[in-house]
Amino acid sequence: MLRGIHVPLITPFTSSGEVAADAVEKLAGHVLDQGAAGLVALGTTGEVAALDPEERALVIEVCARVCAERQALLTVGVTGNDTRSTARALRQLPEGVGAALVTVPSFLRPGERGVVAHFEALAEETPVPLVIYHIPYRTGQAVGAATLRRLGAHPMVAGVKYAAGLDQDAVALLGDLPAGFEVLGGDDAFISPLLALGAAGGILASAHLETARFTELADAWHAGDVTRARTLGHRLARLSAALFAEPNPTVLKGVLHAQGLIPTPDVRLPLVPASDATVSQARLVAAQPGE
Ligand SMILES: O=C(O)C1=N[C@H](C(=O)O)C[C@H](O)C1
Repeated sequence: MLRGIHVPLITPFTSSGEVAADAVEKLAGHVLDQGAAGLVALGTTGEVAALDPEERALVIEVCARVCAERQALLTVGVTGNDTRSTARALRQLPEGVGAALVTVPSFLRPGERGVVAHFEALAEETPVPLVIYHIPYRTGQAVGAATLRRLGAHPMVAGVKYAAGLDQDAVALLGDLPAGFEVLGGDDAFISPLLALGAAGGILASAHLETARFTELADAWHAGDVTRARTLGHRLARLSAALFAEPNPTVLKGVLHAQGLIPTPDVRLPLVPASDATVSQARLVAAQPGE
């Protein structure tokens, strides 16, 4: 279910500041047609915290339609700091959603026992499979391989989006995965080594650009074509570094706007647009990938 590259869609805005639904539709269709296995709506990259409930519903509706047309998986980001409200949000997910990306509670730092209790409770209530979003540099909560393995044994926990770089826990986890539990890389610059270790794919903001190449990277590692995979991996890591030179998704939006794919590069506060110099540099790297 989770294999391949999933694109966490940005939320484009019109010049009057509304969600540009037609641009969401165009971009969603574009990345799926380039080979993405699925979309993630309402991720960090989609500026979920800055969208009101009606806007979130609109984004899901558009993405669900585009995914249904192409039989692709739609995963929706569900964030929440307490278990009750997160469970409620999961129960309210609309038709067409195939999985939920649920962040480890942030800021609160409930400890690993709390993280286990949180996800075990959600797994009992969720109508769709869960993907744990482990991103300690944003949540402040460590989650080790043993804990992820324990959670992964639950039939409603399909995988983890692993955004903790390439550390000892990633190596330990990928060396001994529970059946039916997959790792998706979520730290763009580390996708190639994670795939080499056995990750099923990735959820990568960078894959808005060069979608087909990111897909080729995953396919190459899965097929054991090490020479091709290594070369592509280094080249795409340079692209990711350029796109993450300022807070995500500001640079990405600048590049997509310059390419005519979205009406404005606008982001909502407290994000501020990326500098012209950073966007120009990312455009340069995107245009001259090298080998
Ligand atoms: O929204 C996401 O999903 C992603 N968010 C990460 C972040 O902004 O930290 C980056 C990753 O590519 C996908």
